[in-house]
Amino acid sequence: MAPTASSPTAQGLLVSDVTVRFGALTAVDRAALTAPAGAVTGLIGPDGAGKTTLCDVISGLRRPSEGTVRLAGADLTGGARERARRGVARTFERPGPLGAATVRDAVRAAAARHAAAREHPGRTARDRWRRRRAARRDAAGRADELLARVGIGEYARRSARAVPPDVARLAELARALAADPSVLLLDEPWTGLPERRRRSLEVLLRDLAAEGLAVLVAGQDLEPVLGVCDVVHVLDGGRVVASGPPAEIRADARARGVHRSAGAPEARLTAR
Ligand SMILES: Nc1ncnc2c1ncn2[C@@H]1O[C@H](COP(=O)(O)OP(=O)(O)OP(=O)(O)O)[C@@H](O)[C@H]1O
Repeated sequence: MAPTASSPTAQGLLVSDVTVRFGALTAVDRAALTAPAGAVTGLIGPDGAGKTTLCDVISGLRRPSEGTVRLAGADLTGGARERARRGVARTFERPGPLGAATVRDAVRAAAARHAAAREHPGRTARDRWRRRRAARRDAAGRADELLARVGIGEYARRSARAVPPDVARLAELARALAADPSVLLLDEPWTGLPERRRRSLEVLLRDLAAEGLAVLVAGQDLEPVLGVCDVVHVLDGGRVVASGPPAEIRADARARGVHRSAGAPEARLTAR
């Protein structure tokens, strides 16, 4: 059945026939998938399957050789900044430096940027100064709220350069959420997280979907992705070779083959 204008699929992300070539190598090969609003969608595949390249295309960091990306029925064009403005946020497989003195400052700066992009400028200089001051205060409160939400509130005052990698990863997620996105792309978000934080992240992703976000999670390991997603797409050699709910993907021979070729033990394909 075709999605109606207000259906979760129509409101979410639609990737159609995206191809990315690096010289002779086809890294992504006519990949097509949806990530509906209100759902957690998985993108799994072994090393080099094309997951990050596809995330780069969706977030505007890379132009595809062919294909389109649509959000809520409209073509997403332009670079990363334009797409961020349209509601696409992402985290990276290897988080970059937080680029601020403290963890709170890093998230606050992202929240302030978002508020400034949304705000209408004041008419007088005093008006503008007042608005900037209020925006700074709001952004600080928002930063604390988000740091608590991703589970690292106690690191707010710590130096952004001295936090452990798992905290830096979650701070990057808080920064992405500061933009109030409608689509959240997460590339290998579980890497380096201790068990307790992994479980909290799963709950958070489910909560974000329940609030209406389209969440797309890319990862090599089947289990965390299958455990949290409503629908999973399996990428191999740049192609989507299987799509379906976790139970189907566990049973799907192609997905099992991809998993085996990634060198992971088949025993991890256990019932949910
Ligand atoms: N800038 C680039 N130039 C040339 N080849 C690239 C470039 N980026 C990625 N590739 C190649 O494209 C293919 C897909 O890479 P990609 O990083 O998207 O895979 P992945 O599924 O994210 O893998 P991993 O899980 O290891 O990150 C790989 O063969 C990779 O070597």
